Amino acid sequence: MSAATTARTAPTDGADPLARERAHLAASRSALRAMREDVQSLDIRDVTANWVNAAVLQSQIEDRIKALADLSHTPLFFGRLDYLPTTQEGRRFYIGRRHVHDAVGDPMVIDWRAPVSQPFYRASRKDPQDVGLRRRFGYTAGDLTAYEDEHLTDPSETEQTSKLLQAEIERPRVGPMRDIVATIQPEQDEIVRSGLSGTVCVQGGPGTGKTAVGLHRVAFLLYAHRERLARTGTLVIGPNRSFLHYIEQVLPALGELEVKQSTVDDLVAHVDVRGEDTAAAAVVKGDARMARVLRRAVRSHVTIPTEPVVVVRGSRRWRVPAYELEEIVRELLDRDIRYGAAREALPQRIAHTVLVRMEQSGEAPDDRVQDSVARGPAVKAAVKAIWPPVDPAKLVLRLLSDADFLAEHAEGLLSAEEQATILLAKPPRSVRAAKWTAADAVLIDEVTDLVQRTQSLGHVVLDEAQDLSPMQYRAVGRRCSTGSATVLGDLAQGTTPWATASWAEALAHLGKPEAAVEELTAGFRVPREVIAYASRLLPHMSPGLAAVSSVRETPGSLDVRCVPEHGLDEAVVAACTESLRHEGSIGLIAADSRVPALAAALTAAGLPYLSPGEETTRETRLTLVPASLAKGLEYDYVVLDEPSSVITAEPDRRTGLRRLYVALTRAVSGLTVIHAEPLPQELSA
Ligand SMILES: Nc1ncnc2c1ncn2[C@@H]1O[C@H](COP(=O)(O)OP(=O)(O)OP(=O)(O)O)[C@@H](O)[C@H]1O
Repeated sequence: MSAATTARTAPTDGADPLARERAHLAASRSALRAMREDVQSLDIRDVTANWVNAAVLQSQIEDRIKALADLSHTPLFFGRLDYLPTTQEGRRFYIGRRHVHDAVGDPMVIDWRAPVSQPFYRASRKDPQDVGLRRRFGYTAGDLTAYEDEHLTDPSETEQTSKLLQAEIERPRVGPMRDIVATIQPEQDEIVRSGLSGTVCVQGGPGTGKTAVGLHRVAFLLYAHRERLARTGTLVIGPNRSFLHYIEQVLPALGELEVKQSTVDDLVAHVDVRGEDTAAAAVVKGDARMARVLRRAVRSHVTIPTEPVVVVRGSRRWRVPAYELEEIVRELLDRDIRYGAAREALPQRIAHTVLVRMEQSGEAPDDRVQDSVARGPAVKAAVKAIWPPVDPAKLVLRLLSDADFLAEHAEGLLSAEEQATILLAKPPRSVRAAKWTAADAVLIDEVTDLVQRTQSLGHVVLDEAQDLSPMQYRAVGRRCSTGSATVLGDLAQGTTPWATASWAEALAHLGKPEAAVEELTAGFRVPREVIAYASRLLPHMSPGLAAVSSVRETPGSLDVRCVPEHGLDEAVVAACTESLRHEGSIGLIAADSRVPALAAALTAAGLPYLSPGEETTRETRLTLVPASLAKGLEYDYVVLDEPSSVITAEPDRRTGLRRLYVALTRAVSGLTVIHAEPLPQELSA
């Protein structure tokens, strides 16, 4: 075959390569079935000594059986590599979602994460990586129906865009987000396979595959470092529950069932959040300077002792003078260990001093004596006075309620005006009565960590990271302090008042200043015409950021309609009805305040609709999306209601434009913009 990509369809006879590939698929399927039956028939009665081991083993076996399920809608393999005879002895590998071997243990399908699969994603004409042939398979309803070949070392072949890749991207989206394992692109693969020890930060415009890359990276890391990560844990952090719901099937589809998912709010949920901050207060509370205020406030609980400690044992009294106690306290403060750890160490340190005195006077006390002195009433009372326990929520409430206490610890850090901004006008009577805000919960989390070290996970993926405040970055950072992170985001999509201005700053707050920043620029979601339209906003809200270059040419994907004001709802409903004539999911995006009116209009027109996070089905494919929840989501067709109200719903124009940019970049196949008010001037060419 001399053409670079040759799509074949319809098997003819047994000699047809397609028929041979189908035979390999059938054989792999039976091999997988045999692997599953082997596990199912394991008898563990003789190998386990007790019922606890038996239960653990049984649950591992059940997990393994689940992992070996043959899902008819997910092809067992999607690619093939034929190595040149120079390496791997010219061997042929089928690349799929999991490893399948035959009865004698020879591989029939290789896991996409194995090193030998890597050239499937990375080999190119420039760097064939010893690959003679790369074959991609196309499936229709679970049946292997096509393939596409690239002979990477054949100079007569020319580079062409893969039709199968194109078809995969265009495939209508119904249901949750799906994996991209068959079509990961080289620059994405580099991020997916980067090592566990380093933190990677990915800047990429809308639809460049950041979320997909982050999720595939977790799957890759779990494959490459399974034991270590099973011990330390992995976590994916997303902006809200509906987003997490949208992505939650990707990792299980890749065979990974153990990854936790959470929002930042869930991570720091020490208290019930019932209140809301003004933007100004949230900005101050989210500022990194607050960490220093809190640290000072926590440490202010330590009182330098002025009285000696006198320990009575039998007929003798042992005295530790105040200056010696002060030395111990200062040393603990200087060592900069957690407040709680120092508080635990202090009684032993005082008792040790008593012990030394006993020895000096000829006694021979052992460790038990030190313990009992440490636990005795004199030392206990001294510790309580010198290093009292700190309740994180109480401390934060005091800072927010007591102007003098705040002023004392914010001196030189927060201006008087900033202090006034975060002080509560009507302080609650108790911690329980407090109406905590999301930003307060992060402050409490910071104090909790100052008192007791937060446990670190092995790896954390942080999606839509641009929206986090410095204090939130710190909260995430302490959850991967001894592990690593994948930080994903787009500075142009930052819509919080505290959204980060630069990745260097964000990474410093996260505690990973050394992390590499990678950029993804090829867009897989939004058609060229639509992304060009949305990118008109970029110079007005995020100057300096490059526009995404879409890999997808879909003529006629943008339709902008001006309608009279009284006909707006009707026109929006009509556009939804038109979009529903196409296959796939439809998102109607509108300013949050417009949602009730549009909900009523859809109901009146007899169009059922979902809320974000509810799964689209073949029957109900329309979702009514408040603009504030649109981030990270995508729909085949989007109807955007009144752009100017999306802008004016935000506190300032830049945030408004960014919110609009997010809304304009959710569509895979078509975007219809309906407006009665004039379009924002930034959108005119
Ligand atoms: N290599 C690929 N092959 C096929 N589809 C891809 C590829 N990369 C990304 N996609 C698809 O493009 C769409 C956008 O991907 P994703 O949501 O990960 O982008 P994103 O950068 O996180 O976007 P946003 O900034 O809007 O959140 C998804 O449908 C994803 O499956």
